Amino acid sequence: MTNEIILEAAERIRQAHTRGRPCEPVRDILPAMCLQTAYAVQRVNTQHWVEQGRRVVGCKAGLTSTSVQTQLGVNQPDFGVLFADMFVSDGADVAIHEVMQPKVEAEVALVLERDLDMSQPTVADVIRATAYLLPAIEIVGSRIHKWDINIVDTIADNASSGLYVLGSSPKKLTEVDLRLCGMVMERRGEQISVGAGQACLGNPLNAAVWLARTFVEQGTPLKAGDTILTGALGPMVQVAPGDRVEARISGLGSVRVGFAAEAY
Ligand SMILES: C[C@H](O)CC(=O)C(=O)O
Repeated sequence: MTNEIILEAAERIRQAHTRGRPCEPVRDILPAMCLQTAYAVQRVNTQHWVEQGRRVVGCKAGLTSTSVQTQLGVNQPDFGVLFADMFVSDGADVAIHEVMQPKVEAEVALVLERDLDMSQPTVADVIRATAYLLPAIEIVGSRIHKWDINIVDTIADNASSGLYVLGSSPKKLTEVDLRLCGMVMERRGEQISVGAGQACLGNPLNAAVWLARTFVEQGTPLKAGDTILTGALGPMVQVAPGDRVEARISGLGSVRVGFAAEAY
């Protein structure tokens, strides 16, 4: 029975994605507040997309800051996977319809040069494995109608992932204090989100350690070359056609993206 429900929830989300039309929440058919089942739904769809030829290139943490947790009425972090086709170049325009109900958030991205396959990776392991850092804008979206989500819905929906933009000027961990770095995000030149590294579980490195441990525990350790999005440093903000968004993170530089009405 549970397996059938998992498959049904996975199919509902997949169809919403494929048809470009949001669906009803899946929490109605899944066991209440059962994160394990929600991740099982996520895994079914990850496997489906991999079989369809999509390539997993890393992972994202979500809900790591209290500002986003408050916006969505949840109280714990979650994670999803990143596919190569979700990557957007710095400064590019994306068609607004590529992500359902899009919102932007500014984050720190880590790119690994070593596998994190030891048991219980520590912050020392994460630091040693990190090749460089980049500023990032994550364009989150929900395949659930009107973002009517709880933690089960967003986990099942691959942590409400959409696309992600990476800055193009890598920095070393030794050059930046990730706890103290400030973040400002602007839309059409107007400030829309402000935050700091500390807002992300005390330090984006803590989010990376949590992800590294979680992926080891589930038997799919993070690998050299993987990109890790560590989670928003400030509130997420809705975007509309014509918007241009720039996020600046002190020590890391800037990253930009535009939203066009038409498909590119
Ligand atoms: C709903 C999203 O998972 C939020 C997110 O990506 C973040 O908080 O970061």
